[in-house]
Formats: sequence, C-alpha cells, structure tokens
Amino acid sequence: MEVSQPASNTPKLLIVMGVSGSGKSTIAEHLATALNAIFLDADDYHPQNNIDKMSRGDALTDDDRWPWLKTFGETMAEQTTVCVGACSALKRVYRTRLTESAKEPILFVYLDGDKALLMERMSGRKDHFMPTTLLESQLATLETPDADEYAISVDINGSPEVIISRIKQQIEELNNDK
Ligand SMILES: Nc1ncnc2c1ncn2[C@@H]1O[C@H](COP(=O)(O)OP(=O)(O)OP(=O)(O)O)[C@@H](O)[C@H]1O
Ligand SMILES: O=C(O)[C@H](O)[C@@H](O)[C@H](O)[C@H](O)CO
Repeated sequence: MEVSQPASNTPKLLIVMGVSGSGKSTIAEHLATALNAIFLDADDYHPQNNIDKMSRGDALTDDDRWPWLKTFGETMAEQTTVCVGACSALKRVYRTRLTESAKEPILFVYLDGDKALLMERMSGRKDHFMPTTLLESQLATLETPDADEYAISVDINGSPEVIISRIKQQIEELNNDK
C-alpha cells in the first residue's frame, strides 16, 4: 500500500461505517495507512456487556450504543493528527451524536454491499464475536447516509486496494465541489 502525506484538504476525522462484515476494520486500517493517519476501531471501545450481548446473538439497542458512541467520538476528537475510525454508525442519529461528541465535522465513508457478499465475508472470519445471525438486524437498523449528510458511499466489491482508491477519488471529488 502506497503511503502518502494527507493532502491539506483531507478531512481530519473520517469514520468508515456500515453493517457487520462490510469491511470497516479492514478498510479503515488500510485507509489510515494510505493517509498516514491514526486508526481507531470502535469495537475496542465497547463495554464488555455489549460484547457479551452480541456474542449471545442479541442485537444492541440505542441505550447500549449511546455511551459507546460518546466515548468513541470523544476519543477521535482527542487525536492531534488525521484519524480514521471504524464504527458501524448505523443510524443517522448515531452519526449526529458522534459528530457532536467530536465537536467537529466527521466524513462518513459508507461501505455498501449486498447481503450475499456481506454474509460471505462474515462467514469467512474465524474467532470474531459477531454471529452471522445478527446480519439481518444490522441491515434492518441501517439508515444509509442521506444526500445532505457529510458522507460518501463506496461499493465493497473488489480488493481493499481498489476500495481505497475509490475512497480517495471520492474525497478528491468532494473537495473539487467545494
Ligand atoms: N475488500 C475485501 N475483499 C475481501 N475480503 C475482505 C474485504 N474487506 C474485508 N474483507 C474480509 O471480510 C471480513 C469482514 O471484514 P471486517 O472484519 O473488516 O468487517 P467489519 O465491518 O469491521 O465487521 P464487524 O463490524 O463485524 O467487526 C474479514 O474476514 C476481512 O478480512
Ligand atoms: O452498532 C452495532 O450494532 C455494533 O457496533 C456492531 O456493528 C458491532 O460493533 C460490529 O459490527 C461487530 O464487530
């Protein structure tokens, strides 16, 4: 993966979002490398209760997610350089809460894939706490970013390298539209 200095117009905070299995952790880590940025995974900020709940096959509720989103948004805001987070951010209100906690704009990078591909990628993992049975509720909870949100949408078909180049291209186009 080619590492480059972030362009001066790269947003300071980016969150790679989407349902389980969409590749958030994988893509956010690659994107952080490509932008010479810090990578933070929201999964590392879940309280144990949340992990236990998902491991049992029970979906999180809003009340389970609020404190976790607050902590994660604040942690992103503490970073002094460009920071790429991986976080499901499934609902619009969650994205608003993350942005409020960070006290600055966050560019959301939505990973868009169909159910069959998501299931294939989830099933291919070993030793992950998230059961594939939760994919249905993840998709039911998902509110894809609206046109008026600060967000881009990226097709997850293809290798991580291809997806990173799509993301970089879309960030450039956002900047050209300013
Ligand atoms: N572009 C890709 N091509 C092929 N495999 C991929 C790609 N992106 C991710 N994967 C694989 O798909 C699986 C799911 O990816 P990953 O764990 O990054 O998703 P996630 O959205 O972070 O999931 P979760 O929210 O459940 O933690 C992993 O095994 C990962 O290696
Ligand atoms: O909002 C949620 O339902 C959770 O954050 C999940 O998305 C998990 O964290 C993740 O997908 C599993 O790793």
